[in-house]
Amino acid sequence: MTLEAIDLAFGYPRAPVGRDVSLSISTGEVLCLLGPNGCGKTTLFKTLLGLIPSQGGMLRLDGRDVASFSRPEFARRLGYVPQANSAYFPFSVLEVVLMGRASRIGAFSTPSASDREAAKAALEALSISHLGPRLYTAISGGERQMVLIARALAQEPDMIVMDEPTASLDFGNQARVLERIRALAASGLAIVLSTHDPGHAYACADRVALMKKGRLVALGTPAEVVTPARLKELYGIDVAVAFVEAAGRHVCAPSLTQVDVQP
Ligand SMILES: Nc1ncnc2c1ncn2[C@@H]1O[C@H](COP(=O)(O)OP(=O)(O)OP(=O)(O)O)[C@@H](O)[C@H]1O
Repeated sequence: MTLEAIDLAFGYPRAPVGRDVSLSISTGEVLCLLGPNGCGKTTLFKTLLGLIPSQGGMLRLDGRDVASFSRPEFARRLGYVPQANSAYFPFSVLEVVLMGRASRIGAFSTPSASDREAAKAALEALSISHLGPRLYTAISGGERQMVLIARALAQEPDMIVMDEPTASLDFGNQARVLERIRALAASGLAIVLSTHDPGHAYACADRVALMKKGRLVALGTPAEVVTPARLKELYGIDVAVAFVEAAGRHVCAPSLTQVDVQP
C-alpha cells in the first residue's frame, strides 16, 4: 500500500499548523519524522489518519482520494499508536488490546474467539503477554506504551503511525521497540513514527522527514538529512553525528558546552 500526501495543509479550526507537506510512505518502509516541540508532528499524524480533516492539498491511499473511503474501511488499513497519556478507565490490558479490533468487529458485535486470538498474539509478539490480565490504569507509562503498540498490531493494519513510540521507554525497551519497528516493516507493514532522538532515525528509518514550523525542510535517507547542519537548523544546537563501529550505525550527541550551567 502507499499513502501519499500532496501539498497537505493541516491544523485546527481557525488555527492552521502546517502546509505544503508532500510525502509518501509504502509497504516495507519506515519513515521517521523529526522536529522540535510544537512544530506540528502530532497534528500531521492526526490528519494522515483522518482523525481531523485536512485544510488543503490531497491525501491518497493506493492512488485513491481518502475522502472516498468509508470510515471503517480506512480505519482498518491504518493503525495509530498515540502518545501514552494517563489512563482513566480500569480496563484490563487484554481489553485495551482488543479495542484494536473495533474497526473489524462492528458497532454492536462482541469480540469473537479469533479477535481474542489476534489480541493475545499481539501481546505475545511484544513479549508482554504477562500484562494481559493487569489493569491498564495500574501499569507503568512504558508498559502502557507497549500495550498501545500491541493494540495497533491487533488491528492487523497495513500501516502504523506511531507518535513518539519510544518516549517513555527505558533504554532497553527503546532498543527493543526500534528493532520491532524494523521487523514490522520487513514483515510487510508501512511505519511512520516521530521521535525526539535523531539517532533513532539512523537506527530504524529508511527515510527521514524534518519538520520546522509546520513545513518539511528536508526529506531523504538518514545519511542525507540527519546531519549536523540540518540538526542545528532544526534544534538550534550543535550536534555531533558520528559512525560508531561497535553499534554498527551513526549516533547523534549534542555538544553540552552550549548549555549555560550555573554553579
Ligand atoms: N486541539 C488543538 N487546537 C488548537 N491548536 C492546537 C491543538 N493541539 C495542538 N495545537 C497546537 O498546534 C501546534 C502543533 O502541535 P503538535 O501537537 O502537532 O506539535 P508536535 O510537533 O507534535 O509537538 P510535541 O513534539 O511537543 O509533541 C502547537 O502550536 C499546538 O499548540
